[in-house]
Amino acid sequence: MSKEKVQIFDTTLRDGEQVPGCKLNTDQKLVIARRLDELGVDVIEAGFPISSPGDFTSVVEIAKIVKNATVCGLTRAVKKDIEVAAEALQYARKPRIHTGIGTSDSHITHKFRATREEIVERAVTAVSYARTFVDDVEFYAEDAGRTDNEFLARVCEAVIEAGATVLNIPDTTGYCLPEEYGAKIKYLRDNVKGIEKAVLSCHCHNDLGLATANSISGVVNGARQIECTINGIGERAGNTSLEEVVMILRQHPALDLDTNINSRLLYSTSKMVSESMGMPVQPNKAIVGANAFAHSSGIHQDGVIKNRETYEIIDPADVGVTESAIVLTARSGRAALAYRAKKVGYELTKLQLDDVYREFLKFADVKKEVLDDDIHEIMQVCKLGEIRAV
Ligand SMILES: CC(=O)SCCNC(=O)CCNC(=O)[C@H](O)C(C)(C)COP(=O)(O)OP(=O)(O)OC[C@H]1O[C@@H](n2cnc3c(N)ncnc32)[C@H](O)[C@@H]1OP(=O)(O)O
Ligand SMILES: CC(C)C(=O)C(=O)O
Repeated sequence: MSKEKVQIFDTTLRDGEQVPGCKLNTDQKLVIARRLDELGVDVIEAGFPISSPGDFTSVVEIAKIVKNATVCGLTRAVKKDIEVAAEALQYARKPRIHTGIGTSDSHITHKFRATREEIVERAVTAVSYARTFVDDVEFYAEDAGRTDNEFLARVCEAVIEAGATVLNIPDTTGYCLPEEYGAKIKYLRDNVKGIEKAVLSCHCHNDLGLATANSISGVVNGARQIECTINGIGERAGNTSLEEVVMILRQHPALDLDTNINSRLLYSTSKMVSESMGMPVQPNKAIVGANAFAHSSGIHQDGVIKNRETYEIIDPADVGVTESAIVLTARSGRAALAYRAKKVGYELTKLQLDDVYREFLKFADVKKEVLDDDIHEIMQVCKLGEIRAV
Protein backbone atom coordinates (compact mmCIF):
# COMPACT_ATOMS: atom_id res chain seq x y z
CA MET A 1 0.00 0.00 0.00
CA SER A 2 1.35 3.46 -0.82
CA LYS A 3 2.40 5.65 2.08
CA GLU A 4 0.58 8.81 3.08
CA LYS A 5 2.23 11.90 1.60
CA VAL A 6 3.62 14.84 3.54
CA GLN A 7 3.57 18.01 1.44
CA ILE A 8 6.93 19.76 1.14
CA PHE A 9 6.57 23.55 1.29
CA ASP A 10 9.88 25.10 0.30
CA THR A 11 10.64 28.58 1.63
CA THR A 12 14.25 28.89 0.45
CA LEU A 13 13.28 31.89 -1.68
CA ARG A 14 11.41 33.63 1.15
CA ASP A 15 12.60 32.69 4.67
CA GLY A 16 15.94 31.50 3.25
CA GLU A 17 16.48 34.68 1.30
CA GLN A 18 15.86 36.82 4.43
CA VAL A 19 19.29 35.73 5.66
CA PRO A 20 21.97 38.47 5.59
CA GLY A 21 24.06 38.04 2.44
CA CYS A 22 21.66 35.58 0.76
CA LYS A 23 19.68 38.07 -1.34
CA LEU A 24 19.13 36.95 -4.93
CA ASN A 25 18.06 38.78 -8.06
CA THR A 26 15.07 37.65 -10.13
CA ASP A 27 17.16 35.64 -12.62
CA GLN A 28 18.88 33.72 -9.82
CA LYS A 29 15.52 33.06 -8.15
CA LEU A 30 14.07 31.73 -11.41
CA VAL A 31 16.90 29.19 -11.75
CA ILE A 32 16.27 27.96 -8.20
CA ALA A 33 12.47 27.93 -8.62
CA ARG A 34 12.79 25.77 -11.77
CA ARG A 35 15.03 23.36 -9.87
CA LEU A 36 12.64 23.21 -6.87
CA ASP A 37 9.80 22.38 -9.26
CA GLU A 38 11.92 19.63 -10.81
CA LEU A 39 12.91 18.38 -7.34
CA GLY A 40 9.21 17.77 -6.65
CA VAL A 41 8.39 20.26 -3.90
CA ASP A 42 4.62 20.74 -3.52
CA VAL A 43 4.71 24.46 -2.69
CA ILE A 44 7.27 27.15 -3.52
CA GLU A 45 7.08 30.21 -1.29
CA ALA A 46 8.40 32.67 -3.84
CA GLY A 47 8.64 35.82 -1.73
CA PHE A 48 6.88 38.58 0.18
CA PRO A 49 5.41 40.61 -2.71
CA ILE A 50 4.74 43.89 -0.87
CA SER A 51 8.26 43.87 0.51
CA SER A 52 10.01 45.51 -2.47
CA PRO A 53 9.48 46.04 -6.22
CA GLY A 54 12.21 43.46 -6.86
CA ASP A 55 10.51 40.81 -4.72
CA PHE A 56 7.17 41.57 -6.40
CA THR A 57 8.72 41.03 -9.85
CA SER A 58 10.38 37.81 -8.70
CA VAL A 59 7.06 36.39 -7.49
CA VAL A 60 5.38 37.38 -10.80
CA GLU A 61 8.09 35.73 -12.90
CA ILE A 62 8.26 32.60 -10.72
CA ALA A 63 4.47 32.27 -10.91
CA LYS A 64 4.73 32.31 -14.72
CA ILE A 65 7.34 29.56 -15.03
CA VAL A 66 6.50 27.02 -12.32
CA LYS A 67 4.73 24.06 -13.89
CA ASN A 68 3.80 21.71 -11.06
CA ALA A 69 4.13 23.27 -7.63
CA THR A 70 1.74 25.68 -5.94
CA VAL A 71 3.30 29.16 -5.87
CA CYS A 72 2.82 31.05 -2.64
CA GLY A 73 3.33 34.66 -1.55
CA LEU A 74 3.64 35.82 2.07
CA THR A 75 1.68 38.70 3.57
CA ARG A 76 0.93 40.27 6.91
CA ALA A 77 -2.69 40.38 8.06
CA VAL A 78 -2.93 43.65 6.14
CA LYS A 79 -5.31 44.29 3.24
CA LYS A 80 -2.74 46.03 1.04
CA ASP A 81 -0.24 43.17 1.49
CA ILE A 82 -2.93 40.69 0.42
CA GLU A 83 -3.93 42.74 -2.65
CA VAL A 84 -0.32 43.01 -3.78
CA ALA A 85 0.27 39.29 -3.23
CA ALA A 86 -2.85 38.43 -5.24
CA GLU A 87 -1.63 40.63 -8.07
CA ALA A 88 1.84 39.04 -8.03
CA LEU A 89 0.35 35.55 -8.10
CA GLN A 90 -2.11 36.20 -10.92
CA TYR A 91 -0.18 34.07 -13.43
CA ALA A 92 0.34 31.08 -11.14
CA ARG A 93 -1.30 27.82 -12.19
CA LYS A 94 -1.88 27.08 -8.50
CA PRO A 95 -1.68 30.29 -6.40
CA ARG A 96 -1.66 30.37 -2.59
CA ILE A 97 -1.75 33.42 -0.32
CA HIS A 98 0.03 32.89 3.01
CA THR A 99 -1.27 35.39 5.53
CA GLY A 100 -1.18 35.54 9.30
CA ILE A 101 -0.42 37.32 12.52
CA GLY A 102 1.45 36.78 15.80
CA THR A 103 -0.61 34.92 18.41
CA SER A 104 1.71 34.60 21.43
CA ASP A 105 1.18 36.93 24.36
CA SER A 106 4.63 38.38 23.69
CA HIS A 107 3.69 39.33 20.12
CA ILE A 108 0.21 40.51 21.05
CA THR A 109 1.42 42.71 23.89
CA HIS A 110 4.72 44.05 22.58
CA LYS A 111 4.45 43.94 18.78
CA PHE A 112 0.79 44.71 18.24
CA ARG A 113 -0.09 46.37 21.56
CA ALA A 114 -3.44 44.69 21.07
CA THR A 115 -5.77 42.22 22.79
CA ARG A 116 -6.43 38.58 21.97
CA GLU A 117 -9.89 39.51 20.67
CA GLU A 118 -8.42 42.06 18.26
CA ILE A 119 -5.92 39.47 16.99
CA VAL A 120 -8.66 36.91 16.26
CA GLU A 121 -10.61 39.60 14.42
CA ARG A 122 -7.59 40.67 12.32
CA ALA A 123 -6.79 37.03 11.50
CA VAL A 124 -10.34 36.33 10.33
CA THR A 125 -10.52 39.53 8.29
CA ALA A 126 -7.22 38.71 6.55
CA VAL A 127 -8.19 35.14 5.67
CA SER A 128 -11.66 36.14 4.43
CA TYR A 129 -10.14 38.90 2.31
CA ALA A 130 -7.47 36.58 0.86
CA ARG A 131 -10.21 34.09 -0.04
CA THR A 132 -11.81 36.74 -2.28
CA PHE A 133 -8.71 36.44 -4.51
CA VAL A 134 -7.69 32.74 -4.32
CA ASP A 135 -9.16 29.43 -3.16
CA ASP A 136 -5.99 28.34 -1.37
CA VAL A 137 -5.23 30.43 1.73
CA GLU A 138 -2.69 29.41 4.32
CA PHE A 139 -2.84 31.06 7.73
CA TYR A 140 0.24 31.37 9.97
CA ALA A 141 -0.07 31.89 13.73
CA GLU A 142 3.32 33.50 14.20
CA ASP A 143 5.10 32.37 17.39
CA ALA A 144 2.61 29.50 17.78
CA GLY A 145 5.41 27.63 19.54
CA ARG A 146 5.05 30.00 22.51
CA THR A 147 1.28 30.49 22.15
CA ASP A 148 -1.02 29.03 24.76
CA ASN A 149 -2.73 26.00 23.14
CA GLU A 150 -6.25 26.96 24.11
CA PHE A 151 -5.98 30.39 22.48
CA LEU A 152 -4.19 28.90 19.46
CA ALA A 153 -7.09 26.47 18.99
CA ARG A 154 -9.52 29.37 19.14
CA VAL A 155 -7.62 31.25 16.42
CA CYS A 156 -7.39 28.12 14.25
CA GLU A 157 -11.12 27.45 14.53
CA ALA A 158 -11.93 31.02 13.57
CA VAL A 159 -9.67 31.08 10.50
CA ILE A 160 -10.89 27.69 9.27
CA GLU A 161 -14.40 29.10 9.40
CA ALA A 162 -13.14 32.12 7.44
CA GLY A 163 -11.81 29.79 4.72
CA ALA A 164 -8.21 28.88 5.57
CA THR A 165 -7.13 25.70 3.75
CA VAL A 166 -3.79 25.28 5.56
CA LEU A 167 -2.94 26.11 9.19
CA ASN A 168 0.70 26.91 9.72
CA ILE A 169 1.85 26.41 13.33
CA PRO A 170 5.29 28.06 13.35
CA ASP A 171 7.78 27.61 16.13
CA THR A 172 9.07 31.02 15.07
CA THR A 173 11.72 31.29 17.78
CA GLY A 174 12.82 27.63 17.72
CA TYR A 175 11.86 27.24 21.38
CA CYS A 176 9.80 24.05 21.53
CA LEU A 177 10.99 20.59 22.49
CA PRO A 178 9.96 17.86 20.01
CA GLU A 179 7.49 16.27 22.42
CA GLU A 180 5.95 19.65 23.21
CA TYR A 181 5.63 20.63 19.53
CA GLY A 182 4.11 17.25 18.66
CA ALA A 183 1.65 17.60 21.57
CA LYS A 184 0.66 21.05 20.26
CA ILE A 185 -0.21 19.58 16.85
CA LYS A 186 -2.14 16.74 18.50
CA TYR A 187 -3.99 19.22 20.72
CA LEU A 188 -5.13 21.16 17.65
CA ARG A 189 -6.22 17.98 15.89
CA ASP A 190 -8.23 16.94 18.93
CA ASN A 191 -9.71 20.29 19.89
CA VAL A 192 -10.27 22.46 16.79
CA LYS A 193 -13.73 22.19 15.31
CA GLY A 194 -13.51 21.74 11.51
CA ILE A 195 -9.83 20.73 11.61
CA GLU A 196 -10.50 18.06 8.97
CA LYS A 197 -11.08 20.88 6.44
CA ALA A 198 -7.47 22.15 6.76
CA VAL A 199 -3.95 20.76 6.49
CA LEU A 200 -1.75 21.34 9.55
CA SER A 201 1.71 22.62 8.67
CA CYS A 202 5.02 22.71 10.61
CA HIS A 203 7.34 25.70 10.25
CA CYS A 204 10.15 25.18 12.75
CA HIS A 205 13.20 27.32 13.36
CA ASN A 206 16.52 25.96 14.51
CA ASP A 207 17.58 28.23 17.40
CA LEU A 208 18.17 25.19 19.64
CA GLY A 209 19.06 22.80 16.82
CA LEU A 210 15.63 21.15 17.05
CA ALA A 211 13.93 22.27 13.83
CA THR A 212 14.12 18.92 12.08
CA ALA A 213 13.17 16.92 15.19
CA ASN A 214 10.21 19.23 15.83
CA SER A 215 8.95 18.95 12.25
CA ILE A 216 9.14 15.17 12.38
CA SER A 217 7.31 15.19 15.71
CA GLY A 218 4.70 17.40 14.04
CA VAL A 219 4.01 14.97 11.20
CA VAL A 220 4.04 11.97 13.54
CA ASN A 221 1.23 13.78 15.39
CA GLY A 222 -0.84 14.53 12.32
CA ALA A 223 0.60 17.54 10.47
CA ARG A 224 0.79 16.88 6.73
CA GLN A 225 2.96 19.74 5.48
CA ILE A 226 6.53 20.66 6.42
CA GLU A 227 7.92 24.11 5.66
CA CYS A 228 11.63 23.89 5.06
CA THR A 229 14.57 25.20 3.07
CA ILE A 230 17.47 23.77 1.11
CA ASN A 231 20.48 23.45 3.46
CA GLY A 232 18.27 24.62 6.34
CA ILE A 233 18.96 28.29 5.64
CA GLY A 234 16.63 30.85 7.18
CA GLU A 235 16.34 33.56 9.82
CA ARG A 236 19.00 33.37 12.57
CA ALA A 237 19.95 29.70 13.06
CA GLY A 238 17.80 28.71 10.10
CA ASN A 239 14.76 26.63 9.24
CA THR A 240 14.06 22.93 9.03
CA SER A 241 16.35 21.44 6.42
CA LEU A 242 14.43 20.02 3.43
CA GLU A 243 16.97 17.29 2.72
CA GLU A 244 16.89 16.10 6.34
CA VAL A 245 13.12 15.70 6.68
CA VAL A 246 12.82 14.08 3.26
CA MET A 247 15.48 11.49 4.03
CA ILE A 248 14.21 10.83 7.57
CA LEU A 249 10.80 9.93 6.16
CA ARG A 250 12.41 7.80 3.44
CA GLN A 251 14.81 5.96 5.75
CA HIS A 252 12.17 5.15 8.37
CA PRO A 253 9.46 3.04 6.72
CA ALA A 254 7.77 2.50 10.09
CA LEU A 255 6.61 6.13 10.01
CA ASP A 256 4.56 5.16 6.94
CA LEU A 257 4.98 8.64 5.44
CA ASP A 258 6.74 9.86 2.30
CA THR A 259 7.13 12.95 0.12
CA ASN A 260 7.06 13.63 -3.62
CA ILE A 261 10.74 14.63 -3.64
CA ASN A 262 13.18 13.14 -6.16
CA SER A 263 15.94 12.63 -3.61
CA ARG A 264 18.58 12.06 -6.29
CA LEU A 265 18.50 15.80 -6.96
CA LEU A 266 19.17 16.77 -3.33
CA TYR A 267 22.94 17.10 -3.46
CA SER A 268 23.06 19.11 -6.69
CA THR A 269 20.23 21.35 -5.47
CA SER A 270 22.12 21.98 -2.24
CA LYS A 271 25.21 22.96 -4.21
CA MET A 272 23.20 25.19 -6.52
CA VAL A 273 21.60 27.10 -3.63
CA SER A 274 24.84 27.35 -1.68
CA GLU A 275 26.75 28.74 -4.68
CA SER A 276 23.99 31.07 -5.77
CA MET A 277 23.52 32.54 -2.27
CA GLY A 278 27.22 32.48 -1.38
CA MET A 279 26.32 30.54 1.77
CA PRO A 280 28.68 27.59 2.34
CA VAL A 281 27.31 24.29 3.66
CA GLN A 282 29.05 23.12 6.84
CA PRO A 283 31.08 19.96 6.04
CA ASN A 284 29.34 17.92 8.74
CA LYS A 285 25.84 18.92 7.56
CA ALA A 286 23.56 15.86 7.41
CA ILE A 287 22.81 14.51 3.90
CA VAL A 288 24.55 17.19 1.83
CA GLY A 289 27.71 18.18 3.75
CA ALA A 290 31.09 17.35 2.21
CA ASN A 291 31.72 14.81 4.98
CA ALA A 292 28.25 13.24 5.04
CA PHE A 293 29.58 10.22 3.14
CA ALA A 294 33.31 10.53 3.92
CA HIS A 295 35.17 8.08 6.16
CA SER A 296 38.57 8.91 7.58
CA SER A 297 39.26 6.55 10.47
CA GLY A 298 40.67 3.09 9.90
CA ILE A 299 38.02 1.00 11.65
CA HIS A 300 35.19 2.74 9.81
CA GLN A 301 37.04 2.61 6.48
CA ASP A 302 37.72 -1.12 6.83
CA GLY A 303 34.01 -1.65 7.56
CA VAL A 304 32.78 0.47 4.66
CA ILE A 305 35.19 -1.20 2.20
CA LYS A 306 33.86 -4.62 3.30
CA ASN A 307 30.25 -3.46 3.24
CA ARG A 308 29.04 0.14 2.94
CA GLU A 309 26.11 -0.44 5.30
CA THR A 310 28.40 -0.98 8.31
CA TYR A 311 28.76 2.80 8.65
CA GLU A 312 26.23 4.31 6.23
CA ILE A 313 22.45 4.37 6.66
CA ILE A 314 21.85 6.07 3.31
CA ASP A 315 23.10 4.97 -0.11
CA PRO A 316 24.90 8.13 -1.33
CA ALA A 317 23.47 7.54 -4.83
CA ASP A 318 19.97 8.06 -3.35
CA VAL A 319 20.81 11.71 -2.68
CA GLY A 320 22.89 12.21 -5.81
CA VAL A 321 26.36 11.76 -4.31
CA THR A 322 28.54 9.66 -6.63
CA GLU A 323 30.20 7.47 -4.01
CA SER A 324 31.39 7.28 -0.41
CA ALA A 325 34.84 8.81 0.10
CA ILE A 326 37.72 7.02 1.81
CA VAL A 327 39.90 9.87 3.08
CA LEU A 328 43.47 8.96 4.10
CA THR A 329 44.63 10.43 7.41
CA ALA A 330 46.94 9.41 10.26
CA ARG A 331 43.90 7.57 11.69
CA SER A 332 43.58 5.35 8.59
CA GLY A 333 44.64 1.70 8.56
CA ARG A 334 46.02 -0.72 5.98
CA ALA A 335 42.61 -1.54 4.47
CA ALA A 336 42.03 2.09 3.48
CA LEU A 337 45.57 2.54 2.21
CA ALA A 338 45.38 -0.62 0.07
CA TYR A 339 41.99 0.50 -1.27
CA ARG A 340 43.18 3.96 -2.28
CA ALA A 341 46.51 2.65 -3.62
CA LYS A 342 44.62 0.21 -5.84
CA LYS A 343 42.45 3.07 -7.15
CA VAL A 344 45.59 4.86 -8.38
CA GLY A 345 47.12 1.70 -9.86
CA TYR A 346 49.06 -0.17 -7.13
CA GLU A 347 48.09 -3.75 -6.27
CA LEU A 348 50.09 -4.45 -3.09
CA THR A 349 50.99 -7.80 -1.52
CA LYS A 350 50.59 -8.12 2.25
CA LEU A 351 54.34 -7.60 2.81
CA GLN A 352 54.49 -4.60 0.48
CA LEU A 353 51.48 -3.09 2.24
CA ASP A 354 53.23 -3.34 5.62
CA ASP A 355 56.23 -1.41 4.22
CA VAL A 356 54.12 1.19 2.48
CA TYR A 357 51.94 1.64 5.56
CA ARG A 358 54.99 2.48 7.72
CA GLU A 359 56.02 5.15 5.23
CA PHE A 360 52.42 6.35 4.88
CA LEU A 361 52.16 7.04 8.64
CA LYS A 362 55.22 9.31 8.46
CA PHE A 363 53.45 11.33 5.74
CA ALA A 364 50.11 11.27 7.50
CA ASP A 365 51.52 12.52 10.80
CA VAL A 366 52.65 15.74 9.14
CA LYS A 367 49.73 16.21 6.70
CA LYS A 368 46.04 16.61 7.43
CA GLU A 369 45.17 14.40 4.45
CA VAL A 370 47.23 12.07 2.23
CA LEU A 371 46.31 12.65 -1.41
CA ASP A 372 46.82 10.61 -4.60
CA ASP A 373 50.09 12.44 -5.43
CA ASP A 374 51.37 11.60 -1.94
CA ILE A 375 50.61 7.92 -2.57
CA HIS A 376 52.81 8.02 -5.70
CA GLU A 377 55.57 9.68 -3.68
CA ILE A 378 55.29 7.07 -0.91
CA MET A 379 55.59 4.30 -3.54
CA GLN A 380 58.76 5.94 -4.89
CA VAL A 381 60.24 6.13 -1.37
CA CYS A 382 59.39 2.41 -0.91
CA LYS A 383 60.90 1.69 -4.37
CA LEU A 384 57.54 0.37 -5.60
CA GLY A 385 56.94 2.96 -8.31
CA GLU A 386 57.40 0.35 -11.04
CA ILE A 387 54.59 -1.98 -9.81
CA ARG A 388 51.92 0.48 -10.84
CA ALA A 389 49.42 -1.15 -13.24
CA VAL A 390 48.58 1.72 -15.58
C1 LIG B 1 8.59 35.38 11.13
C2 LIG B 1 8.82 35.92 9.78
O1 LIG B 1 9.74 35.51 9.15
S1 LIG B 1 7.71 37.01 9.19
C3 LIG B 1 8.40 37.57 7.69
C4 LIG B 1 9.56 38.44 7.92
N1 LIG B 1 9.96 39.04 6.67
C5 LIG B 1 10.04 40.33 6.50
O2 LIG B 1 9.77 41.12 7.39
C6 LIG B 1 10.53 40.79 5.16
C7 LIG B 1 9.57 41.72 4.49
N2 LIG B 1 9.23 42.90 5.30
C8 LIG B 1 9.25 44.14 4.78
O3 LIG B 1 9.61 44.36 3.65
C9 LIG B 1 8.72 45.25 5.65
O4 LIG B 1 8.91 44.94 7.02
C10 LIG B 1 7.20 45.49 5.35
C11 LIG B 1 7.03 46.02 3.93
C12 LIG B 1 6.36 44.23 5.52
C13 LIG B 1 6.62 46.51 6.34
O5 LIG B 1 7.46 47.64 6.35
P1 LIG B 1 7.06 48.92 7.24
O6 LIG B 1 5.69 49.34 6.87
O7 LIG B 1 8.13 49.91 7.08
O8 LIG B 1 6.96 48.36 8.76
P2 LIG B 1 8.11 47.83 9.71
O9 LIG B 1 8.85 46.74 9.05
O10 LIG B 1 8.91 48.95 10.26
O11 LIG B 1 7.23 47.24 10.93
C14 LIG B 1 6.37 46.17 10.75
C15 LIG B 1 4.94 46.58 10.97
O12 LIG B 1 4.10 45.48 10.57
C16 LIG B 1 3.33 45.03 11.70
N3 LIG B 1 3.16 43.62 11.58
C17 LIG B 1 4.13 42.68 11.76
N4 LIG B 1 3.62 41.47 11.49
C18 LIG B 1 2.34 41.66 11.15
C19 LIG B 1 1.32 40.79 10.75
N5 LIG B 1 1.54 39.48 10.62
N6 LIG B 1 0.11 41.29 10.45
C20 LIG B 1 -0.14 42.62 10.56
N7 LIG B 1 0.82 43.49 10.91
C21 LIG B 1 2.03 43.02 11.20
C22 LIG B 1 4.14 45.47 12.90
O13 LIG B 1 3.34 45.51 14.05
C23 LIG B 1 4.62 46.83 12.43
O14 LIG B 1 3.51 47.70 12.47
P3 LIG B 1 3.59 49.17 13.22
O15 LIG B 1 4.58 49.95 12.40
O16 LIG B 1 2.19 49.65 13.13
O17 LIG B 1 4.07 48.91 14.61
C1 LIG C 1 5.86 33.99 8.50
C2 LIG C 1 6.00 32.80 9.35
C3 LIG C 1 5.48 31.59 8.66
C4 LIG C 1 7.43 32.57 9.74
O1 LIG C 1 8.33 32.65 8.94
C5 LIG C 1 7.69 32.21 11.13
O2 LIG C 1 6.79 32.30 11.96
O3 LIG C 1 8.84 31.82 11.42
